[in-house]
Amino acid sequence: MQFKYAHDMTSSVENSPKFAILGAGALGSILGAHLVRAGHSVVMLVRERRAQQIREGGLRVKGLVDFQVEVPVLTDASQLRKADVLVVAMKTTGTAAALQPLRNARIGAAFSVQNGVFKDDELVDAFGRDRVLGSLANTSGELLANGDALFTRNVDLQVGELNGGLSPRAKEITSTIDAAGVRSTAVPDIVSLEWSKFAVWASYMPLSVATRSATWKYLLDPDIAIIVARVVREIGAMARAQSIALSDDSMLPVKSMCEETEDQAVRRVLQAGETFRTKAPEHRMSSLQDFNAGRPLELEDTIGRAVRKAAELGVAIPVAESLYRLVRGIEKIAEKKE
Ligand SMILES: NC(=O)C1=CN([C@@H]2O[C@H](COP(=O)(O)OP(=O)(O)OC[C@H]3O[C@@H](n4cnc5c(N)ncnc54)[C@H](OP(=O)(O)O)[C@@H]3O)[C@@H](O)[C@H]2O)C=CC1
Ligand SMILES: CC(C)(CO)C(=O)C(=O)O
Repeated sequence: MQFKYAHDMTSSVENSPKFAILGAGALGSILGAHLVRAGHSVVMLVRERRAQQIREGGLRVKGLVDFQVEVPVLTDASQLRKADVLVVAMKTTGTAAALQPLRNARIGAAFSVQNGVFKDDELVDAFGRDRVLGSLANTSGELLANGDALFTRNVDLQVGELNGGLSPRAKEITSTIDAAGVRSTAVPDIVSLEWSKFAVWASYMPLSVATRSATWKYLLDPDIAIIVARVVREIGAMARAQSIALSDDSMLPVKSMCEETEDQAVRRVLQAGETFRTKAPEHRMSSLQDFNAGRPLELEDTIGRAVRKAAELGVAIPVAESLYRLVRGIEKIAEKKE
């Protein structure tokens, strides 16, 4: 379906949307489409290939929902004059460079749904700490080759203040997103939740690539479950070294796993594996989707940075570091084959 008019923007109204979304991959498309459907002004900041797809077919979301909307795109981000909210939803690779042309735009508030804990620093560097919120997406999707965004899990997109506490702006942003159909909540402890999710990501991500399997399969394997438990506890130690509290309200009960014995922590991983097997048997980490599609992995900006940070903090993370090196090697070998 070809929409009636071209979407590249010149008018000042269209350059000043309520939501500007950087990256129209799985999560960016899911969010953008829902917000447009709910009547909000949205602009997708994209590169040319995706711009072409969106100009021709709009944003199409399938899976948990099935609808299509038209949305303006901007391929030159420096044309954005202002936006109430900037959502960063591109992969972590190249984010600092992608934020560069947005530095002069008037951004009310910015947050990133990217994985990892170092993404907030990049936003703070670009826009100043006051305008940055923390966030994490316990939301899953996959951008298919035909441009459709497959929406597979709608659990919670959390947003909160980096300094803690529940602010009116976090409540307003999340209630807008939630009312549009993507479950979202304002949380008072986003930094704790980001580190807790990162403790999980630092194990699930490399293991998804090493095993190339659906998430439940490696979580339910008793040997691999021990690796997951050890990584979670190592990243937990990093958080503790920075006086960051951990939370059980994550994809694994990270706080408890760091406090109890290793055997108990392993049992938690096996339980999570069982839940994935029954509730989401097809679930594959976004990292595995990337690897299978030959896209770069978000390894350096997430686990690579953690390895360097751990050295700075004097915290030993040998299992996480070994997985990081394994996946770095796997990625290099895969690149050489092509
Ligand atoms: N997918 C998921 O289920 C989840 C993902 N996340 C995290 O969310 C983030 C986004 O992931 P996901 O939605 O899967 O990503 P996708 O791989 O589906 O899409 C990323 C998009 O970003 C675009 N992009 C890359 N660089 C730029 C740039 N400079 N300017 C504009 N667009 C750019 C890519 O465009 P192009 O087509 O031009 O390459 C691509 O369309 C990641 O950090 C991921 O770890 C978190 C939770 C769940
Ligand atoms: C939350 C989860 C596990 C969703 O798939 C994710 O972060 C990812 O796949 O990268």
